[in-house]
Amino acid sequence: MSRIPVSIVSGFLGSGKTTLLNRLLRQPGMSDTAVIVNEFGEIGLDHELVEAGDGSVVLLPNGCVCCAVRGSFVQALDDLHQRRARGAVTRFARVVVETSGLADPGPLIQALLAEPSLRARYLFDTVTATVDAVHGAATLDTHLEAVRQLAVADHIVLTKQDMLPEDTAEATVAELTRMLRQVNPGATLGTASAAIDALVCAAPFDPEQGVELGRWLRDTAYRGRQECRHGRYRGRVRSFCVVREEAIDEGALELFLSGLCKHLGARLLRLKGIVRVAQRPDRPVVVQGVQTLLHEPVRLARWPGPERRTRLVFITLDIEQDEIEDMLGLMERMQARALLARMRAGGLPAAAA
Ligand SMILES: Nc1nc2c(ncn2[C@@H]2O[C@H](COP(=O)(O)OP(=O)(O)OP(=O)(O)O)[C@@H](O)[C@H]2O)c(=O)[nH]1
Repeated sequence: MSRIPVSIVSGFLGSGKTTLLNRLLRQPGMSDTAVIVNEFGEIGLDHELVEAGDGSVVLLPNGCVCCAVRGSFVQALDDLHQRRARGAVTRFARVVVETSGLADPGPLIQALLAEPSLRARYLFDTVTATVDAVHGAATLDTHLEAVRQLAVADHIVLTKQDMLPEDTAEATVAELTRMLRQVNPGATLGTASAAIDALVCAAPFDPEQGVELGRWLRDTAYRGRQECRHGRYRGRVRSFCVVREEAIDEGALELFLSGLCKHLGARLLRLKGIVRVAQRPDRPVVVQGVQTLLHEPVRLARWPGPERRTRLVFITLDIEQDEIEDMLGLMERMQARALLARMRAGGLPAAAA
């Protein structure tokens, strides 16, 4: 059975998530959608605001997903799948999760990438983040949650543009766009209609199959170092792409990825990439991660396009590109030394080193 795509709609408090979700669910192609609403606080309202339409939308009552409790999210998706299998709910073909405005979507993404029960049944698809054109800049200036939401987004929707004063609207949108691009250069940025089209029409992102890898990675948008130049996160949030012509030793890659988790942790806002591995240069490895968790690297059957270089895109907090490059270089040297030592001790044929 093919895996069911799960998309996340995130965005700061009042930025228009529920409005977007309702519009999304009204599209003809979305009638087979299950919805999970992550409510903040004891008494949730959002699930009542999401329109159930013709009844084909499944709502999990009472805020059964809590951003702080990854376990309950896993449980909710597991239960939903079982109910689907029993025929207790409509046979949905996709899931959309609306996070609370104060939630960091990172733990939900981690669960989708790493929990074995979810990985078997669901496919982590896209994150859409709503940003309010009126308050977005001020929110990003002051709230790390908003920065984290933005960093993991594949699509950014600029809401409430109609509420901007006519004479300054264009300049405000241009300034906000610059700011958003400094944090996340790879995400598509547009109106609700564009994001809805992308969600309804596009095939799910499946880096494990190498499907549409360019659309998923968008590494060209990361060329040239970029950093946030506004507010509290000025000079602290950076995005960049590490490119390597030479293949990377598999052992060094493993050391590098575990080093990233261990040393960078929550400062690693987002990592995606494709790696040319020395041991199998014809079969690249896809890596991705959010904060402390990196998805187990997945080896593709072949390169998805003509470009055969390693490309790793990063969005980081308080980490410079040079630190990452140094760490990778160090792991490569360590691995080379270890291989050499084993070779000298007679443990490896010379060709392996
Ligand atoms: N004028 C205008 N109002 C909007 C737009 N998007 C959302 N709103 C309004 O903004 C308010 C908040 O929108 P919601 O969709 O509830 O926002 P939310 O992000 O789900 O809010 P929380 O769940 O409380 O974080 C509602 O009154 C919406 O009608 C927009 O593009 N233009």
